[in-house]
Amino acid sequence: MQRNKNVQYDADDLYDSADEEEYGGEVPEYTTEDKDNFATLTPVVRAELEETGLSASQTEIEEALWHYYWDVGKSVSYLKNSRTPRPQQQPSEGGGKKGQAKAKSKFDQAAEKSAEKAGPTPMPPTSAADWFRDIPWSNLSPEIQGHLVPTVPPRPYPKLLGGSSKLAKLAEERRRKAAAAASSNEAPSPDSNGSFNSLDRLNKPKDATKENDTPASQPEPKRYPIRKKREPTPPPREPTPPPPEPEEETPDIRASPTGFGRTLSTGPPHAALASSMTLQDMLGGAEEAVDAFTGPSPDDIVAKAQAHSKGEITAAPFSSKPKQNASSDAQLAKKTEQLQVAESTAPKVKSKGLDVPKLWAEGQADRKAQAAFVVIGHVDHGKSTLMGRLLLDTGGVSQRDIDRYQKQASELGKSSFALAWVMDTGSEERERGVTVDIAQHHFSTASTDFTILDAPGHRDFVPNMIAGASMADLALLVVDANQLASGLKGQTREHVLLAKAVGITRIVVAVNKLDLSAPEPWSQSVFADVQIQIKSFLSEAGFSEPNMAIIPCSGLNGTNVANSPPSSSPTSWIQPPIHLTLLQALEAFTPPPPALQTLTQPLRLQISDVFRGTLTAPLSISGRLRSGSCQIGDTLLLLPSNTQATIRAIEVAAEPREYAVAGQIAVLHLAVHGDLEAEGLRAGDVAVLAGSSLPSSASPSSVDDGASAPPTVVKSATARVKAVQALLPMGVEVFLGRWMVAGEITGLKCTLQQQQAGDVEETGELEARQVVVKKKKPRVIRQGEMALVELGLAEAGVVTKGDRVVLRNGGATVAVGFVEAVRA
Ligand SMILES: Nc1nc2c(ncn2[C@@H]2O[C@H](COP(=O)(O)OP(=O)(O)OP(=O)(O)O)[C@@H](O)[C@H]2O)c(=O)[nH]1
Repeated sequence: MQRNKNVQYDADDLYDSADEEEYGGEVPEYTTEDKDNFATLTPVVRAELEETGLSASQTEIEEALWHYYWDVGKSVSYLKNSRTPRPQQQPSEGGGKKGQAKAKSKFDQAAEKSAEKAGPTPMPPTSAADWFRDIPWSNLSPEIQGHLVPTVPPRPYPKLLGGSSKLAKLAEERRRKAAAAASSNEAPSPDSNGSFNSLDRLNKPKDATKENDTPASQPEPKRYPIRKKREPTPPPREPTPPPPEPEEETPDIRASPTGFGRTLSTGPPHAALASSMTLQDMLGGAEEAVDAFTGPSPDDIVAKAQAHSKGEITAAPFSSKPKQNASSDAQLAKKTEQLQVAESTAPKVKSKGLDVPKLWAEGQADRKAQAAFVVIGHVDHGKSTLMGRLLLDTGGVSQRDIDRYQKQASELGKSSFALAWVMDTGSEERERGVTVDIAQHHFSTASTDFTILDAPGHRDFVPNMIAGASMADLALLVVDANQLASGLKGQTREHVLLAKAVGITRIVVAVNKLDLSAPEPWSQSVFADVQIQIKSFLSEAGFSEPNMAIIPCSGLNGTNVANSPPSSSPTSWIQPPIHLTLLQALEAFTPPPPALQTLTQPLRLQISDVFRGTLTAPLSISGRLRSGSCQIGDTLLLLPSNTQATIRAIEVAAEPREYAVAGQIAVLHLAVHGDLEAEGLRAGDVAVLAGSSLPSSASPSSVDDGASAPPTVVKSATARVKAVQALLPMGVEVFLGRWMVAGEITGLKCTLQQQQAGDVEETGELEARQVVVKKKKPRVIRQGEMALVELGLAEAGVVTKGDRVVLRNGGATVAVGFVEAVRA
């Protein structure tokens, strides 16, 4: 099981007092409920620790519980890990490889001896607050002093993608309380030196830092929000093995600089002390310092430089950024040059030069089928419980784990959620407030390797559902047999519509909770009723009958999930071949392996998650390969940031691999060329092979995708859509797979109709090849009509002909369709 950490950013990225508390600043105010939880769970954690011969203080246990949202298992695991001494690194002879201690040179030894004689050297300050304490701010005139102000991130992102909505709610609640408490606090008082803490001043909005005499003009917001440094995350319960060591590192056999050398190159020891440093010293000159805060951010400059050098990104319809002048042109040229230099510093990871399509074809006979399915459905219809059961019955999770969840859930009076907790406990530590999770779980049967993409049921998280569905081969819709009507009014309807909109054609429906049906449990007539309604609903949504399977089951009891029920009453009517088990239906709907032709196309992977990994793999991305293949050592071009990165390691279904191919969801551990921060990459960005052309995505039949289009970073497109609600020129949120961007319907080109009622069962009405213009330049597109619309995007991104698109407004889906054409 795996849950990828995402470092997506939203408004919560900004410094705020809530973050301070969340990340270990001040001691939080505990509510009565918190206190109750402490009282109940602390002894449990202590007992579990004592079982393994370890002990921890009350505070440590409380901190762990708080950190892990009352998750006893994780807290115990963390406390255990923090008490297990790490193996000491043995000094190696001769030094050489990374990870081994470097041999001390004679210079080093001499330097150490002289240092011992000279006594303790003044140490540079260790905390950021110390570094900034004595900055002579007053040396700069107030007009040019910089202020970091919280900004709204340029890309609007959903608050939380995926993960457990219950945990998310708890985190959200804490943040709200903390924010309320902070707003009632007074401004910080001067410290003992009579001055405000410099970090406080940096973080404060300008009107709050009166003694700085706020400059009149606001600095332009930074492209990316300021991120707060966090305490290191405690180790996860089941640490994943680090990816293989990169081969590019050559051993560093140089001696470290001697004390004398250090003195020559950095000046006397006191030069490192904050008290003797000026702002210029720290930020590299007054001019730079001023620019760093008042001009566009470095990211802005680089992005503009890229756009400038390509000459392809036109002004955004919503852009309010000032135009470039001559002097900034020079700056841009310089930054572009720097980018090129960065590219030349590319890390060298050896590629084995595998012929991946050939290898894939050769191994086909021995390989299991693969399928990724997204679990959709209305909130509380039993998705998590059913998935927990499926994982348990297929060996994806052990009975021991279930017993543990059962015990913990019972302690909180929620024993019926024990199976649902399987889905939550697979998660690694999340970076609260800014981290976005999409949960992936893996299990295998004799014939198929499955990936579960866990989509949240709540309507607030529909964007995540779109993201999950856009990576799936098929959908598993879970409906509560006793609550079908409410589901069809709610997320069941919207999820099905969206699954179809992102290109899913096969759907398995689990008619769940039949053990609770009325008038009697396992009522065959209740199932038959639901079956009829669901069939007609799915047909309306565009699913063909051979591509839907409707299965009676109970996730809680495990009836007809992985195993057929006993032939005795009351489930005697559920027998194959009329009724498959849920697992049999999923196996039957597994897609065929990708065609060799898809593998030989250029690579295209839309990034679904960006996350920081381990020390050896600091930046990783995950996503589904839409076409092509990649292998360790390949150089990727990441768009629209236009950065290059080399693949150091690959994981598919949590297993290390040498390559990944179209259709697979892979995690790629990257070595980025140059200086890309994780902030420079976003979920929704696209990775292609550097130097290759970009293929059209798996596109509907009407789209002529014969030729591979070059990578296009664009801000406008024409889309063929079906109106879910009446459409006018209006603001919309545009979803292109995982990428969500603010946009606008800038024009209504025409309405369309099928030329003749043909067989569109496979493709769906929207994708019909033969369409004619019904009305040009309509004023409005009515609900249910098909139309061509012009879209403007607030930001440039990779959009390709054939990409599926969903338009939403005010939290509701207003149109679905695909891209017909793009314009730079
Ligand atoms: N009797 C019965 N109860 C069930 C069944 N499946 C789930 N439940 C109960 O329904 C409640 C909700 O189940 P979840 O699995 O959390 O539902 P969900 O759809 O994942 O909910 P969200 O993740 O919040 O969208 C829990 O109390 C479950 O124990 C079932 O087959 N029979």
